[in-house]
Amino acid sequence: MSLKLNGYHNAKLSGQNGTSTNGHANKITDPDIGHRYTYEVLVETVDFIKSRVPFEPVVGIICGSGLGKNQIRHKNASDILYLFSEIDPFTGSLAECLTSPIEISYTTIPNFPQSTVKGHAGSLVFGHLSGLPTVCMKGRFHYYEGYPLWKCCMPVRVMKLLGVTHLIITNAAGGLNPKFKVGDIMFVNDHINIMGFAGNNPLQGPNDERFGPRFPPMNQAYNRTIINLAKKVAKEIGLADRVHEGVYTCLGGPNFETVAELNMLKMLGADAVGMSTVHEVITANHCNMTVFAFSLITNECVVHYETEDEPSHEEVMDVGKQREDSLKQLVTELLKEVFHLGITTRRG
Ligand SMILES: O=P(O)(O)O[C@H]1O[C@H](CO)[C@@H](O)[C@H]1O
Ligand code: HPA
Repeated sequence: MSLKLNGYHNAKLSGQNGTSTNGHANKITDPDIGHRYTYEVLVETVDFIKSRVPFEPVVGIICGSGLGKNQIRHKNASDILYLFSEIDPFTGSLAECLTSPIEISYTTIPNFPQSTVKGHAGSLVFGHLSGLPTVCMKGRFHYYEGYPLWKCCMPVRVMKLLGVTHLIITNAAGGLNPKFKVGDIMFVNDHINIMGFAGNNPLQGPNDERFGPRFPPMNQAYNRTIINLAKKVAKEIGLADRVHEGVYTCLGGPNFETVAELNMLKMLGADAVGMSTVHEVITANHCNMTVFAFSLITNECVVHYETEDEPSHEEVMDVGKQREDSLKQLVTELLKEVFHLGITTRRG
């Protein structure tokens, strides 16, 4: 039986008491662990969604800042969303590419966290993209909103249980690589999990093997074949000189980084920095999803004390809006190629 406490769950996790899934005695001291989503709780969420969507998505998309539309208003807590053009600076989003869309507000989905960040609308949109059944997250969850990483990543597992095999993750990021200009796109080929260095990982806690193994590898976290296809597609649609490959890193936020922090990240080998994505990629790989991620470079990181420019979330969203059409085209064309080739998931 599970008790619901303000969206948190008191449900018992498999492997939580007694012996853990790696065979070691499992004494639980973290009070947070008892509130994690169990497999059964996620099935409840999935059943609700399935009762409203008449097809199974195979593609999942997480829209980054400014790429998932800005502000929504709900009418009488119904599933129907009303977009207010006077407060919404965006004319579209990746989700708008979906045909015959069905939009479900996070507020109506059992157990779902709620979006609190400007530029992250807060709904799941189901439809078809390049002919493929797709679910799009208009609004992701960030650590700085106060959500633990396992909660930020809950929708990834929901997508997995809905049938998603391929996850496209987008984000807005600051460019650390001096070759990157505002508006460029970086295909993520690796990440540095800085929060993980301090022991903060979405997979922390008892492992449920129904999602994936206790010790998942991460050296092939970003599908190489799709990165190569994305480069080909970028060339075909005239974006060749605006795309790069590189390493993404995520800090907890919400403040932007200091000059010293940015110089340290550069030395570590990061090409772009943001406040998301890494934990989503880890969760997706854990449950055997094929991942493709890209960053829209919305600002050049200030790495000299003499520079007076300051990053702002408004600038981040503005660049998202400006580059929206290119990103839509890139994703749409890429998906055609990916499924034409029939790329399989990581573990078959
Ligand atoms: O990573 P996404 O959600 O795209 O957003 C990025 O933009 C916001 C800062 O402007 C932060 O949330 C950062 O992570
Ligand atoms: N730093 C962190 N997150 C970001 C940035 C940045 O410069 N730009 C967009 N998201």
